Order: sequence, then structure tokens, then C-alpha cells
Amino acid sequence: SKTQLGKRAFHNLTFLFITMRLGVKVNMEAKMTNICSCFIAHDLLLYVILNHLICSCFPTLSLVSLFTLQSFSTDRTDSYLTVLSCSTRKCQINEVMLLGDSAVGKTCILVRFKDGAFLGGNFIATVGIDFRNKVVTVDNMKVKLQMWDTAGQERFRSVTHAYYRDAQALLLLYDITRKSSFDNIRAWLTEIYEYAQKDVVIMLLGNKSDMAAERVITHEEGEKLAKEYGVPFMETSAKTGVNVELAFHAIARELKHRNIQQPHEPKFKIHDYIESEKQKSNCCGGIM
Ligand SMILES: Nc1nc2c(ncn2[C@@H]2O[C@H](COP(=O)(O)OP(=O)(O)OP(=O)(O)O)[C@@H](O)[C@H]2O)c(=O)[nH]1
Repeated sequence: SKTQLGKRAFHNLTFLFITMRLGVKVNMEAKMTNICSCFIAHDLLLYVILNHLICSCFPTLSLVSLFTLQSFSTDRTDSYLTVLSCSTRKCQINEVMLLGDSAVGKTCILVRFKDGAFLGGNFIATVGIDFRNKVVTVDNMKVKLQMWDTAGQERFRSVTHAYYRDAQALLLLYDITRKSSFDNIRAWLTEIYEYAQKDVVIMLLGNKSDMAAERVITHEEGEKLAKEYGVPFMETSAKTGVNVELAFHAIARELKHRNIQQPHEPKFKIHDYIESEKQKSNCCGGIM
């Protein structure tokens, strides 16, 4: 069945990846999964040949790949299966990357959006790159977001640069309690203009808005910088959840409109959408 083939492809290509690129594990796995799911969707025969070739090159493959699969969490396996099932139905996967200095809260924002939880406690820096999937409903349509959590540390920069090109949207974060993370936003934007697609959707997020007492960057400063670069802006908190759903939903809506813009439909304006949603939440407790 397709599911079994998908699982085998996943096993085999995961192993292939691990043997080739030990340093950036999760990153390449996702790419491989995308590749193998494309084979399943578009050319089953090609997939079988590829699978056969890989197996003959690596006789120990099934054993090792089984071990690899067992080391994944259910959540991760779910992500792979979402990619596979989406690809078999030829639907669009939208890649969204989170960028910004180390410890600004990229992983926490992602976990808050994906699982509705806050990762408090000890800070564990992301190594390389990781991804999670979530399906968002926009006007009764399903929009699949593949969200890439990048490492903010400088030493991983060359790894993450390679992924900018595939992203349809970028969430650029700073920490409102750390001035250096705000000052570095200009450098991040320079990198984005160098490596990302020209029409990539960019959104600036000032995170940790719950830490009012430690705030060093005002809301107005964030807004001014965003205006200068013509990108939407909001302050978020992974801890309380404020504006996290709104940020991802606005991105999903923008990408949906780009993917299937009907000729009679008015052009979607992300700035206006965010402002109207913010006003709604001010008056009625709104989107968290
Ligand atoms: N109070 C508060 N703390 C937060 C918030 N978001 C993240 N943190 C904390 O900030 C620290 C860093 O969060 P991460 O999400 O791991 O940071 P990151 O940007 O992914 O860091 P790298 O993986 O190194 O790039 C953690 O200790 C979190 O608990 C927030 O909205 N409010």
C-alpha cells in the first residue's frame, strides 16, 4: 500500500541522510521525506527503483533505519506522515521559517502554536534546524504549514542559509528585553534579502511581551523598524500565548491568497488583517 511504501521510503531515506549528513540531521530528513513523497505522488515506479537502488547500496539499511524510526517521537512521525499524505494528495505545503538571535523564543513560539504549551525552565539551544507541521483552516480551506525552527547561534548560520530559499514566509523574532537582539534585526533582514526568495512574506515579532518589567524595546520602536522595512509587526508572548495564533494565521491567510487568488477576489492585505484582528481582540479578548 502507499502507506507502507511511504514508511519504507521514510526509513531508507532517513538512513541515507544520516550516513551522509550527520551534522544537520532533522533538516535533511525532511528534505528527503519531501523528495520520497514526491516520488510516491508523481511516479511510483521511479520510487520503487530508487528504493531498490538504495537498498542494494546499503544492505544493512532496514535494520538501521528501523532503529532510527524508533528514536523519533510520535510527534515527529506525525509530521512525516503529514508531509507524505499531503504530498500524495498533491496539496501545497507552505514553508515558514523562524529566524532571530539565539534565545529570543523561536522554539517556544513554535511549540506554543503547535501544542498550545510553554517550554519554561532550562533553555536548550536548537542545534541546526528542526521542523513541525500544522494544518490551519482559512475560510474553510486547509492550509498546511511546515514550520522550520532554526538555530539562532552564529555557528549554525551556514546550515540555515541553505533553507531560506525554500521558505514562503519568515517570522523574524527579537526579544523585547534584550537590545542586542533588536539591533541585530537589520543584519537578519540583510541576510534575508540576500538568501530568501524576493517575494517571501516577512513578519517582525517582538517576543516575551509578558516581561513588562524587563522591557528595553518599546512597542513603538518595534513598529517603527517594521514600517521602515514595510513588514507587518506585532508583539508576542510564547508564555501567555498573546498574538501567537494571530501571527501564524495571518501568514497562513496571506499564503492561501497567494496560492489560489481568485480573479474576482480583492487582494489580501496582511497589515489590514492584523490591525482588524488586533482591534477585535482588544474589544473582546480575541485571538490568543
Ligand atoms: N517570559 C518568557 N520567556 C520566554 C518566552 N519565549 C521564550 N522564553 C524563554 O526564553 C528562552 C529561550 O527560548 P527558546 O525558544 O529556546 O529560544 P530560541 O530562539 O529557539 O533559541 P535558539 O534555539 O538558540 O535559537 C527559554 O528559557 C524560554 O523559556 C516568552 O514569551 N516569555
